[in-house]
Amino acid sequence: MNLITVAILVLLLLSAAIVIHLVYFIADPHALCSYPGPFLAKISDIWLGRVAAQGHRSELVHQLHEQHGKPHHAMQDRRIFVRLAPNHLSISDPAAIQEIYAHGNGTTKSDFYDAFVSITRGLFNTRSRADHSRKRKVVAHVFSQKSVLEFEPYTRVHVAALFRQWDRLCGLGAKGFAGKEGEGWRGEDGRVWMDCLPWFNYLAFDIIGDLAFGAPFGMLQACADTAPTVLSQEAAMASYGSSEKGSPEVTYCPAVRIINERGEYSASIGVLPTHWRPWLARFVPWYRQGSASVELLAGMAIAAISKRLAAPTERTDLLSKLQQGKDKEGSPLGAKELTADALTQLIAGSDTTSNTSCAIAYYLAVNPDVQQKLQAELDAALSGEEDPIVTFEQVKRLPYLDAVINEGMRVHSTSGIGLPREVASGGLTVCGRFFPEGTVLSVPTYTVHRNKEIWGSDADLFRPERWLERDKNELQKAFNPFSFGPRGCIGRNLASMELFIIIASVFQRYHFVLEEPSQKACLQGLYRGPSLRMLMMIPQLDIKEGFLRKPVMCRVGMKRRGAGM
Ligand code: HEM
Repeated sequence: MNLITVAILVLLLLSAAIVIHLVYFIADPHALCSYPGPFLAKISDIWLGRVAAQGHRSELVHQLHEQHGKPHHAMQDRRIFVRLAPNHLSISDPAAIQEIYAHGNGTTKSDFYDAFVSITRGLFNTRSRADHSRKRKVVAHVFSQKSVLEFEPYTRVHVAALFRQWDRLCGLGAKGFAGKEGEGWRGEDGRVWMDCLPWFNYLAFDIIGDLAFGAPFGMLQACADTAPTVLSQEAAMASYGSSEKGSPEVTYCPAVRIINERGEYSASIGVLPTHWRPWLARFVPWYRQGSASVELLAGMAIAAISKRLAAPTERTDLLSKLQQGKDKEGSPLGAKELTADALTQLIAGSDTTSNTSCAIAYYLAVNPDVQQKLQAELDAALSGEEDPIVTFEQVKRLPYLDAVINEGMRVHSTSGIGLPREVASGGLTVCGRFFPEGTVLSVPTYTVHRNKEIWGSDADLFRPERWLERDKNELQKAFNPFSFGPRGCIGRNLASMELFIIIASVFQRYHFVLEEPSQKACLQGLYRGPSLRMLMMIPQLDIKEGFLRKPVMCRVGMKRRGAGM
């Protein structure tokens, strides 16, 4: 084939793609043409694919909802609708949470979730309703309040390991020492100055590694992002439970980085048409790297399960409870399903918790009055206690701690994007509008968490007091950190227990200030006009969003309370 033939072929393919998009736009099979949104989003999935890959999807979608709320728009309720793709509508009215995500409305997860499958479908990415209810039944008992209390010692043991490391740094910092190159900490002015994000990562990964994989990764001990994965997945899975075939060959990989890359990859490739995905994963370097991370991550689960099956134990953890779970027919999960679900729990329960803890620590560092008030509550509740690691029982009813955690989850919105659901046969009415089968609808949590009618005119600010002033039941209707309904977070009891123990223990022992009080978000031209000026006045945590909103870093000055350093 000569160059001219190739050029003609490329031109023909491009023209065909444009014609197909235009025909779809004009035919408008889901009757979405009257809804506002960027023109490119109305004709192609590429717009959302690009936005998702840039790492600020929730902020941009929020900005679009704000723009369409301007008074010059004729339709009063226009701002609650924004078209994100030819077949995807974002609806920011809190009432839509119930209408789209609750039991009984028939919606299913959209094909976005196919991009998250590795090994085999786990609870999170099982789209069929029947398969999902079966799995949810097998897994539900793992996360009951009773089970979660059995997991408390694992949380506390790793918080103690974190404190050993931080106390060590405080001791060295007091003498003016600094970390080696790459460690990123130094002692100065009575504080240790460091990025606290990696530490919250090490903590959350060690806790969930211990619970879901049967042993911690040892990140806190090594002060490093490292976890075992297998070199060959097929060989490792073939040797499951067989002592004759020996242990699979293991290597080490940076688990936190890999989970981040996998989240960015899946959340951006997942909004593109399914038939494009294998090609992108093969030929475009950024997607290829993401796809390699998916494989390494699967290898981590296989390495852990293979070890557990080779040497069964009596310990009570997520993995042993998963192994005991049975469906209606009394069947347990098969080995492949067990591996996929242990991996689901590692992914779902690691950076969710670490990013949320880090964001709360940031907001406490940037709001010294709030930190002081929280510490006064903790000191009063825990006076006379010897153990620096609190128990859940000691802190679970502290109102200001509860308000701080809720407010941190609201403002940060770790899960901020609208989680896409597909309308089932028969269609669905949401906010008074009918949507036919196959339409994809989502409610953007980040935007709902900033609704001024619900949260007040200062909704952009971190102010825990609002939880004590306003009717908590009303606020809960627009509070969606764990999503809602049959696909809502199954691990929320565990997540809450971890957050209460981590935030209470850390802030009773240490005091945080922000290293650079003017640390601002890297807004990257997303905001224009007055809202930009307003947002620039508020310190912002720099975020990169994949499936989750992840802090990029959080540099703080930390010291032991009441003890110098
Ligand atoms: C602060 C921490 C956490 C947050 C903010 C959070 C948030 C969420 C959200 C928003 C969903 C719905 C996702 C979707 O529909 O696409 C979800 C689902 C899920 N979460 Fe969490 N989560 C947290 C911690 C945990 C923990 C600790 C675990 C368990 C170890 C866990 C396990 C799961 C699982 C298995 C699902 C899928 C449930 C299903 O589809 O039936 N999460 N989580």
